[in-house]
Amino acid sequence: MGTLSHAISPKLALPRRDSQRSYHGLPRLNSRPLRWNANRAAKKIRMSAGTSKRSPPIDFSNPDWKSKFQEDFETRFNIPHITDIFHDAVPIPSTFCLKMRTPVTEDFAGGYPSDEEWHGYINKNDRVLLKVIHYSSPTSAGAECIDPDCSWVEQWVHRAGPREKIYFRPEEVKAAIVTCGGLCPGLNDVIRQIVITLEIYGVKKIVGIPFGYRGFSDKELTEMPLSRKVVQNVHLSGGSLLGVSRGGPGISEIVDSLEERGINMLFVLGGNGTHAGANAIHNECRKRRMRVAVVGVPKTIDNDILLMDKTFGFDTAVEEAQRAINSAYIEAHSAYHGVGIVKLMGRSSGYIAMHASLASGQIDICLIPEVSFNLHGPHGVLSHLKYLIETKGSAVICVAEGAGQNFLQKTNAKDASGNIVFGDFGVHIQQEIRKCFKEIGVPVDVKYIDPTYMIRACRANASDGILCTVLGQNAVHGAFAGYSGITVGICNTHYVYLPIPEVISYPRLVDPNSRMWHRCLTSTGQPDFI
Ligand SMILES: Nc1ncnc2c1ncn2[C@@H]1O[C@H](COP(=O)(O)OP(=O)(O)OP(=O)(O)O)[C@@H](O)[C@H]1O
Ligand SMILES: O=P(O)(O)OC[C@H]1O[C@](O)(CO)[C@@H](O)[C@@H]1O
Ligand SMILES: [Mg+2]
Repeated sequence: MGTLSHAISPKLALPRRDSQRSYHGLPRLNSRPLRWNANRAAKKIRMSAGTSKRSPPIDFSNPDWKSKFQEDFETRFNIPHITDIFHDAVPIPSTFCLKMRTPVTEDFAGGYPSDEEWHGYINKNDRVLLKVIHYSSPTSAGAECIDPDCSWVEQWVHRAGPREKIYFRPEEVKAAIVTCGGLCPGLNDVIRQIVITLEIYGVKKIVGIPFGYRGFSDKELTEMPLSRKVVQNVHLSGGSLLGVSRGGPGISEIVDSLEERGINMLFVLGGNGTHAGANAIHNECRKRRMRVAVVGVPKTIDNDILLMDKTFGFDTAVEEAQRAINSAYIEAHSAYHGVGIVKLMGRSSGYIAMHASLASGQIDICLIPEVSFNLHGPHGVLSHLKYLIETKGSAVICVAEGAGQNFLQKTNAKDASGNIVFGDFGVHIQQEIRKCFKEIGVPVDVKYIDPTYMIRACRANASDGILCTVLGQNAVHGAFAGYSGITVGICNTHYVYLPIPEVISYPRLVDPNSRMWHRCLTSTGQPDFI
């Protein structure tokens, strides 16, 4: 039996990060002005709404290209439904209604409760607009264009929420929740909402799978029965009630386990890797003609899932990072020629570092994996640092975990899930600063703060708490509506269902041409380090 990492389909393989790449087909900040070319256009099509092998190249000379693009888009963003396999599946009226605000304690012997007055359902044809800016030129900051004229092409995705008809009878449901990957603030909030919502539908058999996908194969680990009573206060602390892990069994072993346990609703909380696993589980269940709904809830402080405004836990991580940045600032500011360095998580995406720098207003230099830089030389980071020490007397640097890896020796070390383990660039830059200032005979007092796990082991803040609540509830609504192989998200402040492959075809990265990165540069005042 292969490991999960071996089970990845080529389509879902996450590409190597390449900080030189422009993720919208536009030049990097420091490159020459853009000139349109067909290759860029083709790349842009892929990048504007998630890469997919299913997207054929577009022939812009065809007057119908727009409608063809939209047709293709609709196919790609179609959300798999139980009736795709079980054509004769018959829905029943939803048991989620206003009369069901408390957990069901009795069987449905007398029939399903209904509420004629309840009109809070989402029509299955409701859609949310994925892109809301009409860029008039490909040179506009952050532009995501499809054709050379940046034509307006509407891209609609499925609106999330409770449906009037459901495809699972609550008394026949055994639901399981599993949390995989690293920790993230809000995991417990999502678990709690899933359990509470399942109970409102009338589900009685709800279990937690301990320690990620490993819990499906490790015979020492037993399912954790879940109920409103068990989860009532779990959101008050960080971590995961169920535990997390990386690595684990192969997909067929997991699906065997689902069959043995009689699980027909699986809620999977995790990042890119976990979602690749969830999609493979969904496909295997279909292959075996199992009536199972597999629904993901994207979890990552790195905010590296495509197409979403943000993922839960990100806000909290950024907020928690403020404490580290402020400490670094105080230390640097109070020392003679003080330099504070803060390293923040973000394996391939610099979102935490960028947002934490923006929020704090105390960062002079922000280094992220998506934007390459020199350390040495007249335009390098060290030269600017020297200028800051001369003019301000102190400086604070924020580095993302994945930044500057090209300066470090490659170890080829991988974690249990196959993710590359990075070297510590924070330590490296600290040493380089000391060395450089010693050479030029300028005293410098460097303090390095690495709050790593502190920013993700904490409890969710209020805004993440709300996001978790909505996502958890929508995950349950999606499963009952008969969808599988989907994940939940927030797009332009509205809640949506997306097919898993579209959100994980590559990790979402900070666009160096985006307004947000430009705002960060404006705020720090840092130059281009090239
Ligand atoms: N391509 C894949 N196909 C199937 N399963 C995978 C794949 N990649 C990772 N997994 C499994 O998903 C689980 C979590 O993966 P991983 O450790 O990469 O975390 P993640 O979900 O990406 O979250 P994080 O943001 O914390 O990294 C692991 O059990 C791993 O074996
Ligand atoms: O030490 P662990 O648990 O593998 O987690 C570290 C990783 O988790 C992440 O925060 C993703 O969740 C990455 O930024 C980081 O590299
Ligand atoms: Mg991952």
